[in-house]
Amino acid sequence: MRLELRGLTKRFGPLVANDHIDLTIEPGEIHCLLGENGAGKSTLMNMLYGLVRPDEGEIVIDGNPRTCSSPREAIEAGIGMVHQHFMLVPGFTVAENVMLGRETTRGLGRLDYAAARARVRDLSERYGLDVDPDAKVDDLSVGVQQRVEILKALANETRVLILDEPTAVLTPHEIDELMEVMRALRDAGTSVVFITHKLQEVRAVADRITVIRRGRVVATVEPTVSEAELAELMVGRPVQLRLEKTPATPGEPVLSVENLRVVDAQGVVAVDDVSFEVRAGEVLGVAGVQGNGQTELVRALVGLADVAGGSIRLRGRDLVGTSPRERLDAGIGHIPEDRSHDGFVGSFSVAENLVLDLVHRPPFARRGTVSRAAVRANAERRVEEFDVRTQSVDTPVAALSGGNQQKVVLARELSRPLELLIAAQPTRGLDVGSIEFVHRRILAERDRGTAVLIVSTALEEITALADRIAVMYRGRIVGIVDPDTPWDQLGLMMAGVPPADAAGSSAADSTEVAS
Ligand SMILES: Nc1ncnc2c1ncn2[C@@H]1O[C@H](COP(=O)(O)OP(=O)(O)OP(=O)(O)O)[C@@H](O)[C@H]1O
Repeated sequence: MRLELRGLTKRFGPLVANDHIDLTIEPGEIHCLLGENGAGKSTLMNMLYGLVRPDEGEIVIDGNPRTCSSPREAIEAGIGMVHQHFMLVPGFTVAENVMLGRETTRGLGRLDYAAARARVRDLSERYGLDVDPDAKVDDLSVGVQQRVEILKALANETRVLILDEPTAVLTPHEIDELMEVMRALRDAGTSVVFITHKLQEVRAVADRITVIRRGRVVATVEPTVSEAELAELMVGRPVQLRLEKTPATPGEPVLSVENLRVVDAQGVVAVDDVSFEVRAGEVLGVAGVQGNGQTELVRALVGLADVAGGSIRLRGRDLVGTSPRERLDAGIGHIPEDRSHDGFVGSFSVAENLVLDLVHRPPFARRGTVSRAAVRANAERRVEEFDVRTQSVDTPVAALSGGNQQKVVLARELSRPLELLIAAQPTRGLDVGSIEFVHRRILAERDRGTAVLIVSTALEEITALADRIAVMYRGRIVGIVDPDTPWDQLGLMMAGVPPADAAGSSAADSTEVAS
């Protein structure tokens, strides 16, 4: 199927989110869409998928104009989309989810369970998806759940599959597997539109790359262009992709965690006897595959989860039993993993979200009265400083692009004096220019003497920022190592191998390679 977008334009009030976009997706190609936060990628894909109506322009499928006014129509036209948030029904099997996902009568419409199983097996084998039709989706890892979403689309006879930042939630190994699936789809004639912020992925898998900046196509290029060139095309200025980091000068311990135990809502021990310290002026990075207790660790540290045992001390003061508000008052900043749940209130304006819990204290309130002027002045300053792309400081945060929502949270948390900064996946969904900026800010915070705890599943982020790296596996800390530890050793530790053994076996591996 050949898909042409001609002059597609979308305005939100005075903002032109897509400005006469021309783009052709050829049959059987992997076409990467690249652009900084708020460039207009999601808006463009939402128009293609029938979620947003274009103001101007047309969509042409195999020579015939066809603009879809609902996802159902898009699916009927052969267009499928996998969103960042999965839409699977928990408690159901893969085959049941695929049956439920049928959205046209052309696909699995009237088929029974046995036929759905057979179809899942067939598609799964054909594209190397390796999914068991009878598995319950709750038992599957994030990477496999994503493949179920792809299966749902394929069962609807998708000819153009849109993947919106699919790798943001995957481990390095799962990313490699997803790339193989994309190649298998392409080789079978399906086109893939792949949205990502990770330039090395783009170069590894794309047949062609289209870069969008501020709502316009700036270039369509081959994957032979360098990462630096792609970054510059995206943001319109050179970007320093690898930060130079000066050594830390750690001071007194700020955070001391001893024998911490956290039991999750299902009664499973999520954090198991964890002890570590973070000193003033250093960054401790917590690495690990998603789901090994990092989320619960952070929630316990900031007071959002109960502690089943052990202690959490901030400069000697025990925090166990104190509220999130008391911890905020004690100088703990928190950049949460799930920003839309814990980080901002979507219906509140940018200005309100830039103060939230801080609004009742100086400089925003005096003697119990909130100064709207102070809230506004703060917002104008932060939006400028963090380059938040928003129509105004009064815009609800829900109307911002994903990356710009994240910048609002970062701007709030990094703009007050902190003893301890706890940042979980701080740059997830951010473009290269913004990552460079946020990493600089975090290191500046460290150099100001703040103790920093970074939790990230992205090893490049951990090694860029951390002065020491703690690796978590199944709720425990496997070891705490130097940031120059080779990645293969860190990878082994992330699979539960203690540092001494990991060092031994990776040394043995490299000797083998050398000989
Ligand atoms: N419903 C809406 N109302 C108002 N403005 C919107 C709406 N949806 C998107 N926008 C604006 O349109 C612009 C493009 O947003 P879009 O989500 O398409 O960007 P993106 O390239 O996908 O960004 P990101 O990489 O951060 O996800 C942004 O400035 C955003 O604030």
